[in-house]
Amino acid sequence: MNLEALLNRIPVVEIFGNKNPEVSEIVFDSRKAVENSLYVAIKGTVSDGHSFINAAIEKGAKVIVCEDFPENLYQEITFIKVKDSSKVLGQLASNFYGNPSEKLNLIGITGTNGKTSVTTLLYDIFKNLGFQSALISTVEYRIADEIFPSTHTTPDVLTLNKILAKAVENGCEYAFMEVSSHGIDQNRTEGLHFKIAGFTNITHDHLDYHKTFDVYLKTKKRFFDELNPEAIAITNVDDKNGNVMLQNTKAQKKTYALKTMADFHGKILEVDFNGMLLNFNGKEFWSTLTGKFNVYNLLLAFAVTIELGFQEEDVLKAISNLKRVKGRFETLKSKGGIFFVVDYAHTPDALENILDSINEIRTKNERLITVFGCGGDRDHAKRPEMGKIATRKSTLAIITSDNPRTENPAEIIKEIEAGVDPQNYSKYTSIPDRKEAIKMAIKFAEPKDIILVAGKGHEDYQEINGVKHHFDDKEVIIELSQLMSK
Ligand SMILES: CC(=O)N[C@H]1[C@@H](OP(=O)(O)OP(=O)(O)OC[C@H]2O[C@@H](n3ccc(=O)[nH]c3=O)[C@H](O)[C@@H]2O)O[C@H](CO)[C@@H](O)[C@@H]1O[C@H](C)C(=O)N[C@@H](C)C(=O)N[C@H](CCC(=O)O)C(=O)O
Ligand SMILES: Nc1ncnc2c1ncn2[C@@H]1O[C@H](COP(=O)(O)OP(=O)(O)OP(=O)(O)O)[C@@H](O)[C@H]1O
Ligand SMILES: N[C@H](CCC[C@H](N)C(=O)O)C(=O)O
Ligand SMILES: [Mg+2]
Repeated sequence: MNLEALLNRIPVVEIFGNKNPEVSEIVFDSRKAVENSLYVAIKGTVSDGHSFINAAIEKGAKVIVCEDFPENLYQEITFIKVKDSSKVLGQLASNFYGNPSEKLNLIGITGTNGKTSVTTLLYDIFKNLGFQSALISTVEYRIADEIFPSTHTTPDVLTLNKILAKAVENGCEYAFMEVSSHGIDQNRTEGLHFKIAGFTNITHDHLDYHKTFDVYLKTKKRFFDELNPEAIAITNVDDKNGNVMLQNTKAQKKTYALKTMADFHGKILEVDFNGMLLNFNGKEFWSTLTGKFNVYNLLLAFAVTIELGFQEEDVLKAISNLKRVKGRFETLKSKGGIFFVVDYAHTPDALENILDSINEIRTKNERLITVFGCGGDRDHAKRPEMGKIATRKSTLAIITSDNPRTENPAEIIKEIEAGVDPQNYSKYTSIPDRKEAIKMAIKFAEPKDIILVAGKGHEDYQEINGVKHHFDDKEVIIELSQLMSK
């Protein structure tokens, strides 16, 4: 593609050199530069891409987009000065891939919890309705029926445009993507044309990155602030910050709720481990998903689908055929009658929600044993909170490891234990080895007891010191309960 076409609608401060060379590829990592590529220098969280300009040129880059010109400008290279190179990358990516986000219906879901669930439910609903779509999520990326491994919840803007372009090429009319706060902060969604943006909820998470809750909140809100007037923004008004999200949006506003008046209203009529009888906008239906938080997820998915022009009856029929999302309130029952719940709850709010959901369902003589840990090299503040919640809301909590990464598992466990209320000291034990912890839970359990194994959900690894060892909660549960004949 030639540079002039690539720079369409992009605010340029100054250009030095040939104004219209051919560009073979766009890169923002000098190590990926190829002959005749365009390298965008971005100031990152660890290093400054401007210090890799020469490295990119050595690998063949012929165009450099940067915020400050380097000291040496070479005649054969085009240097383009812009105000914000990270934002410009998004616009360049859209132009390079032919603006794919404008050629399909792009739906972005943001919030602390529920993004993977809602986007996956939407993908499945549209499959049931007979449409091909794309899915960009923490668990995996899908283009129609093809599945690709996920590297980020919200990948970089070049990858995003590449996926969307392939989706358009393969006949997808819809794309459902998670929009993480890291993604918003790092402009990974810049230049994308969202048709609908949905908000799930906001609670304590990622403060290791954003530092304060206020900054985290404003980052999420920025996603809605930047929507076009033709877009639709759908928020959860049961969340105390649900309305804040839409305060400054130019998009059309819609709401959903269980507790208050809203455009999309949901009610739980019956709930057990097998599913729920629900009422959305006056219409009753059965869902095989369970747990109150999943009612919010289903309601947002319902609202998005209705706003995309489908009929309530058709959508509810598609919803009642949905399977559970991988690692989100998945249930297993052992031969001996122990009930297992595998869930990705890895934040205080998520843990509280899953425990509340189980406690609403279980009877007094069914005990609840919770096995959980907290990830290393991540937010420390959530550790004591999760210790407090797990011990308050379970019969017994077994504190263990969940991706210690470069930290000492015993130190992480100590930080979790620090949050336990003194009156609950007898309600927990700590076993750093996750398999041993699950074994202990099974040993302790009697028929009809419930064991919640939280934090890893779909993950199939335990990350220790940069090495990912295979570990799958569901596999371990099946293996141990058979071995122990329980
Ligand atoms: C903290 C963080 O989010 N970092 C992301 C960020 O990298 P960075 O800013 O640290 O990059 P950097 O190392 O400072 O380098 C700055 C620039 O120099 C370039 N560079 C660097 C070295 C070199 O030799 N040449 C070169 O050109 C880099 O490509 C970059 O453009 O930009 C990179 C490119 O987009 C991301 O891959 C990277 O994600 C890292 C790997 C990561 O772990 N991110 C996680 C925390 C994340 O994004 N998570 C969210 C939310 C998860 C959830 O809760 O669901 C997600 O969306 O996945
Ligand atoms: N709507 C919701 N409200 C509160 N908690 C939820 C909700 N949906 C899911 N959860 C809880 O949060 C966990 C993670 O859900 P999910 O993966 O859908 O969220 P996410 O926003 O994609 O998370 P991540 O940021 O890690 O990608 C679930 O396993 C469940 O325990
Ligand atoms: N996207 C989140 C997932 C956390 C999952 C949990 N199992 C952990 O490793 O802490 C993160 O990378 O912080
Ligand atoms: Mg996710």
